[in-house]
Amino acid sequence: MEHTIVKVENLSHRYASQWAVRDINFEISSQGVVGLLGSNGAGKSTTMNIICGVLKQSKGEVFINGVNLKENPVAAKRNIGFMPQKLPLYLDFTVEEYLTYCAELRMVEKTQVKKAVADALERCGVAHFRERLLRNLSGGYQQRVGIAQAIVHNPKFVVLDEPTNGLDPNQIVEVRNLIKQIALDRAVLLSTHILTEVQATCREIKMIEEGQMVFSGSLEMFDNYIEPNTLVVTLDTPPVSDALMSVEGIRSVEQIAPFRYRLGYDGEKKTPQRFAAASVSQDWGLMELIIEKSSLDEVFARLSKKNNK
Ligand SMILES: Nc1ncnc2c1ncn2[C@@H]1O[C@H](COP(=O)(O)OP(=O)(O)OP(=O)(O)O)[C@@H](O)[C@H]1O
Repeated sequence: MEHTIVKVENLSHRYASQWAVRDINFEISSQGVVGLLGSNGAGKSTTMNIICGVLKQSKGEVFINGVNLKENPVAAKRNIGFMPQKLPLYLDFTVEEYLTYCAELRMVEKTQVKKAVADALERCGVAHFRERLLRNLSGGYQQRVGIAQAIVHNPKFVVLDEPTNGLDPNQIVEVRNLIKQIALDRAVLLSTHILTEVQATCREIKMIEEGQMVFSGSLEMFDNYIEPNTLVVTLDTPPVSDALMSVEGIRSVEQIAPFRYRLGYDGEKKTPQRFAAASVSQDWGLMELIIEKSSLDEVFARLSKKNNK
């Protein structure tokens, strides 16, 4: 059963005199990928560094699996895995030596290290490269090892900072699949600038702007954040525009192709249904009716205060 694995309460952080994060509250549940979005300088890294225990917050509390990170950092960190943007790889180590070193750093019990390393190698699809030097792996495989070091101690919560940065399209698909797979039995917080990545991997989104949380909800809610209130219809035997306007709730008509129209409407749920009924009763030959959605980029721009200035 799902439960809360990360709880952030009234989190604020100040560098010298400037507040980078102001009064952020959120929870993350125990499974699935949560996307952390925000423009440059929004406060994502600051937030991630605090919830990974790398940076101590000025105010507020972070609980990992119920353990207060500030008060019990060692116990809380047993359940945190972190893959920073710049991978902390020692290039002269073999994959297996490196993961063994990471397991020891993460205080995996001595008798369990071998098994923990074998599991991480297997899960991240790098077992066949266990004896290869890290410097001789491709970018995609180095990224897999980066993910393996984040899960080697089997934490309940993993933070990945821009994990597909610099990869080629095939490697991107593979790493995204791996992320989805490791999120089947743990929570993953994924920071990215790439909105298609969010669409491909995340079920929930948190967006930070100017240090404050401006959105927290499902991918679907994010998708529907701006209702463009337009329909696109294809009519085989269209009437004159005035007739289309006569349907209650239709506010504008724009012809975009010979049989295709974009109709502005009042946003009422019933209006598209009313339009479909009118098309049938008046024999306009309705072939297609699409309620248009905003793109993720438009939603991002709307939520980003900077872009609205
Ligand atoms: N060590 C620091 N000292 C002073 N100010 C900092 C420091 N680190 C970050 N800041 C400032 O805090 C704010 C938030 O920065 P942060 O790095 O958390 O944003 P970000 O969303 O991760 O941005 P990016 O996507 O560019 O990495 C910015 O205004 C940044 O300039």
